[in-house]
Amino acid sequence: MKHYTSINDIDNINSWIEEAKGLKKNPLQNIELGKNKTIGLLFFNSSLRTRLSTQKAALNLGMNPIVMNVSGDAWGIEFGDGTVMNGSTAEHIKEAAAVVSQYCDIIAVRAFPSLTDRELDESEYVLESFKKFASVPVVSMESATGHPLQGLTDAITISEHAKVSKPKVVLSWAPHIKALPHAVANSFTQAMRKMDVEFVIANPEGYNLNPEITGDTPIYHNQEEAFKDADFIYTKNWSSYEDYGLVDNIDPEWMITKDKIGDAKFMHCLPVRRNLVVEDAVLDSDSSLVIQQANNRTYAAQLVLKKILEDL
Ligand SMILES: NCCC[C@H](NC(=O)CCC(=O)O)C(=O)O
Ligand SMILES: NC(=O)OP(=O)(O)O
Repeated sequence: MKHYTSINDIDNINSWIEEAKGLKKNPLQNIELGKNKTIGLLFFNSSLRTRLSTQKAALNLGMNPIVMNVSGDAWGIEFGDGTVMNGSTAEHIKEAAAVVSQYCDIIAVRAFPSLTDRELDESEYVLESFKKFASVPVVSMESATGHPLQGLTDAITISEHAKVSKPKVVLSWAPHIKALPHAVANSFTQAMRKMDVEFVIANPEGYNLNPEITGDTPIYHNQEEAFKDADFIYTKNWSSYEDYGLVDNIDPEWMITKDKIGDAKFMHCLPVRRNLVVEDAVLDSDSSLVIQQANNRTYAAQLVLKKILEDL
């Protein structure tokens, strides 16, 4: 594999899940594979899990990780072609990506969307520019429209905890005070549509995700109806896609509660705001898989890096 920037880069999700489970059983089995190889992790946005689990994955493969907070610490990067750089940006992505490629064998990038300009966000100009101007493979650590390391993690976690052969999985919107990206929900949807699960989405009217991503997935505007017989309830807030970036609904009726989820397992990518998105009673109970999910971030990243290293 060259780049990993989308769930669509997974050729066979079931075999990837099995391989990741194998890595989890014996995390140091490929400790020689990444020897003397360097991965650069570039963060344009905050992170706890991605930053640590991707480094851990690299270390398990014998790689050397180097990490940089681009926003604030590095020079402002210009992405426009032909721009007269007399504003706040000090170096062009053409130089930046070429330079970093000399230090690193793989570059991983986190760059969130603006949520104000849909066309610009959907162009994925940060990730695409790295792909274009870097001479080494590029991994998404959450971009404007996707979080494929998270989506793969979630697929692994569901496979580990499923008690029936075709579990019912619900992706439910929940309230939040800020405008949040669609990336996690998009990649989760793409992953679930590749798996043998019954997958439905619950969100208020006006909050349907990009129809090109949801495809024929049933969308409920009634959460209770969607939750009937659910085995997994995956929760995430996202701002409106239709009225791009809008937050005009923080209806507490959509918060996830113990009463609502019944026997279903609760999942969330984290970080999660307690008692806004989900009540304490859920997170503090055995219904919650959020810590197990976060653990699987290491093995999802390790599998992706292993596949890239094998093709270097
Ligand atoms: N990487 C996982 C989620 C990142 C981001 N969440 C956030 O920005 C939450 C921020 C807050 O709660 O203030 C998102 O929704 O895509
Ligand atoms: N789930 C996730 O990507 O967490 P971080 O934003 O902390 O990396």
